[in-house]
Amino acid sequence: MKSELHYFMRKLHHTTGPVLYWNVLGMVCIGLMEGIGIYMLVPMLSLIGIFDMGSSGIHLPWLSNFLHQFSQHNQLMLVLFTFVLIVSGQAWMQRLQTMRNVRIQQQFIRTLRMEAYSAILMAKWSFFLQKRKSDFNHILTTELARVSQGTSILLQMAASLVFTAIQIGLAFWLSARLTALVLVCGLVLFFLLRTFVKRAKRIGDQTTEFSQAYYNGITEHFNGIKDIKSNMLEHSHIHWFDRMCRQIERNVVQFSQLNTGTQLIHRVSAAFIIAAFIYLSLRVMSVPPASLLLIILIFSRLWPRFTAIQSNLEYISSMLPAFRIVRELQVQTENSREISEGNAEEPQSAATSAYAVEPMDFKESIRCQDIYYRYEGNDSYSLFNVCASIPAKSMTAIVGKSGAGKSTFIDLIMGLMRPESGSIQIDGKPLTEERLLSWRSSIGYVSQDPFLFHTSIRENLRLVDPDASEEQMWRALQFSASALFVRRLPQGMDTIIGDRGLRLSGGERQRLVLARAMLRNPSVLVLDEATSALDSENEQYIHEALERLKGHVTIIVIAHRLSTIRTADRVIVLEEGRVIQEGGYQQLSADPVGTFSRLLNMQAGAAGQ
Ligand SMILES: Nc1ncnc2c1ncn2[C@@H]1O[C@H](COP(=O)(O)OP(=O)(O)OP(=O)(O)O)[C@@H](O)[C@H]1O
Repeated sequence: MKSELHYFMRKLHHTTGPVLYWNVLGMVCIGLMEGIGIYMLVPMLSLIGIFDMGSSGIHLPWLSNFLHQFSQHNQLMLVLFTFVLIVSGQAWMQRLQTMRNVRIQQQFIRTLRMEAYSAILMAKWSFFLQKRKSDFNHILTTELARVSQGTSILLQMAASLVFTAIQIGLAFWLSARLTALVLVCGLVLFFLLRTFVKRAKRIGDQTTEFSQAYYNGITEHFNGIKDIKSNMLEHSHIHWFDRMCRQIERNVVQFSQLNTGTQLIHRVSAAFIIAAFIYLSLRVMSVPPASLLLIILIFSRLWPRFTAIQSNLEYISSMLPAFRIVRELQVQTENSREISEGNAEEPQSAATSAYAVEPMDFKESIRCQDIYYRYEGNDSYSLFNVCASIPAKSMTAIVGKSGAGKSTFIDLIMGLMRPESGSIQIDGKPLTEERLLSWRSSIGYVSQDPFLFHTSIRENLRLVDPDASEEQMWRALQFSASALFVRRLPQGMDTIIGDRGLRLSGGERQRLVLARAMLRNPSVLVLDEATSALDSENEQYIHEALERLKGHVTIIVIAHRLSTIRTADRVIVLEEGRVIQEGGYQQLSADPVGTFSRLLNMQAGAAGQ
């Protein structure tokens, strides 16, 4: 745990540089001025004869001589003016200090956010397969905010420690014996209350656990809202939500109880200690009233500092789990980086350089040799001794029953995952890490459930090419057979689509994503055909679009409906992770005992029913 705190403090130092030291220096100055301003008022008043502090007063002959040049009235004015000047200066510096703290904190949180977000995006695909997306939301929002708050409290505590050290020093100067006594009392109380700091950490663990469950829960519920509504599951979810909110509420109240509890103990102890001091001073040791005043002064300045340090320790302790979870994510993403080059401290720089990569010039073929692939945690192979070849500028269809390994095969070809053994060769050269991004930037991918952002069609298209002209965009829309329906939309290409915008049909979404993919001018187009039956008109549109591309672009289609691949140059049939047939459409369909003919017959039968 402490190592995480140490890590984030080092990171803070790395992020802010020398400003951090200026900050500490500022704290020292403020602490000094605060000490001088308040502590010196009574002794200064005694110096000009307003009080008689006896042996406890200030003994600075040069200051006395200087002040005594003036009349009694002017002496008072001078002392008070100096006091106002020092306190105002201190208040002004305090403000500068607070502003510097805010800047440091914000700069730090921005760095952490950028690093976490880009490290997540730069992680390889297999990393995402093992993670829940809502965990990322949770870490990037709640946990990072807690880390930022924790660091800010750490800085405050550093300030508090500096103030306290200065005040202890000043108090020692005024009276070493009394200060030592106050310090001993503070240390004893701190020792007695140390279990509260540990309890704060346990409450913090629960805070992380509950907020994670809350995020995961609500994300899942809203993703599955249609199932919830249609199966009338609202009440059970409302019940879950209520239970979750109560747990979160109890957790916050528990921490508050703990924190206010230790503060209460501190305050009550302060009352007891000061009462005991006064009693002992007056009745047992007969201390003069001026010294008594000094005791109260020292105590009233030092004790609240001890209370604040105890409170800060509890807060930091409760935030340690957030430090841990953010650090864990950093380590995981560092270990799962897709490309190992680049500066480890700045994943965003790697992201920028990756973006600038040139697409690969693909001319001949993609060859897969003896590929084995197994998902993490699975004992059985999803792809087993796969050998296949995909010629350039042709149309290849991947077919097979559900779970046969089609998507796994495509993900390996796109370089999203690496085979456990075997190799993928592009134009005769292995697909190595160095060629990976260049290869992927030459691919256009249209998924089964195409994703469009909640923004205008124009913005969605420009995502892949920010400089695309109107003409280029309309050409891509025309090509994907979307131009007609886009023209009919209320605001044409400016119509907002996606989550809260206009809902498009599955087929329209897929055609728009096809247009977006084509704007990149890909050498390879990968289309994961939607499993849900699109209307035959849409199927025809997509089919025509692909026909137009044939001979210019390498097309790989995961085909669920075999009627769409009649014109495919090559068909690869997968079954239980193995390639069991490979050849031209006509050739495979002519083989009466082959799996492909069986699949064809099954679909023809289903269509006829
Ligand atoms: N993320 C994963 N983790 C573990 N196993 C997986 C994962 N994804 C797929 N599998 C397994 O790998 C095998 C092949 O799955 P894959 O998704 O490639 O099949 P598919 O032919 O594309 O199926 P479908 O047509 O239904 O999409 C299946 O047995 C599946 O259970």
